[in-house]
Amino acid sequence: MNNDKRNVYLVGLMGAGKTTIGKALARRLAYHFVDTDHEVEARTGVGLPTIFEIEGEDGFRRREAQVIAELADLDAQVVATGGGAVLRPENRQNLRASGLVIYLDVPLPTLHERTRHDKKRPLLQVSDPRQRLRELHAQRDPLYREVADLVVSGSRITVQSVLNLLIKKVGEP
Ligand SMILES: Nc1ncnc2c1ncn2[C@@H]1O[C@H](COP(=O)(O)OP(=O)(O)O)[C@@H](O)[C@H]1O
Ligand SMILES: O=C(O)C1=C[C@@H](OP(=O)(O)O)[C@@H](O)[C@H](O)C1
Ligand SMILES: [Mg+2]
Repeated sequence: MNNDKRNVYLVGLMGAGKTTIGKALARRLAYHFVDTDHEVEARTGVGLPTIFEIEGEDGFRRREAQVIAELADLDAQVVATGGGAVLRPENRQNLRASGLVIYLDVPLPTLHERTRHDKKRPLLQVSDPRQRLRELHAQRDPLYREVADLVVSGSRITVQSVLNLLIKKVGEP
C-alpha cells in the first residue's frame, strides 16, 4: 500500500462488525490488529461502561482520540475504531492522513439484532435502542462517508468481500 495509507481503519455504527471483520482482516493481511475500545480499556483497567459512568462520554472520547492519534504514527495496523470515533474532526483528520478507511455500512435492523442483548455499549442502554440507532445513523452516516475510501454495504459483509475491494482499490498488499 502506498506510503500515506499505511494502516487500515474500519468505521461504522455499533454492531457493523468492525471488531469481528478487523481481526480476520488483520490475519489475512499479516497486519497487527488493534481495537481502540480494547486499547482504552487496557489503559484504564476498567470496562467502557465504567469509563462512561465516571467520566461521561466526553471523557471516553478524549481517551479514544489519544489512542487514535498514537496509532496514526504507526504502520501496518488494522484498526477497529469505536462507532463514534468519526465525531471528532481531529480523529477524521488522523484516519484520513494515515490509512485507508473502510465504512461497514450495515442496515439498521441487522445492527439492532446484533446489539440488542449487549450490555457493554452504554449508548444503547436506553428504552428504545432502535430509535437511538436511527438517530446515530442520521448523525454519523455522512461522517463515515466523508472519511471513507471504501464503502462496503450489506447485512452479510464477509472478510473476503472486504479484502477483494481493498485489493481492487490499492492492489495486492
Ligand atoms: N459480518 C458479520 N456477519 C454476522 N455477524 C457478525 C458480523 N460481524 C459481526 N457480527 C456479530 O455482530 C456482533 C457485533 O459485532 P462487532 O464486531 O462487535 O461490531 P462492532 O465492532 O462494529 O460494534 C457480534 O456478536 C458479532 O459476532
Ligand atoms: O458508537 C459509539 O459511540 C460507541 C461505539 C462502541 O464501539 P463499537 O462500535 O465497536 O460497538 C464504543 O466505542 C462505545 O460504546 C461508543
Ligand atoms: Mg467494536
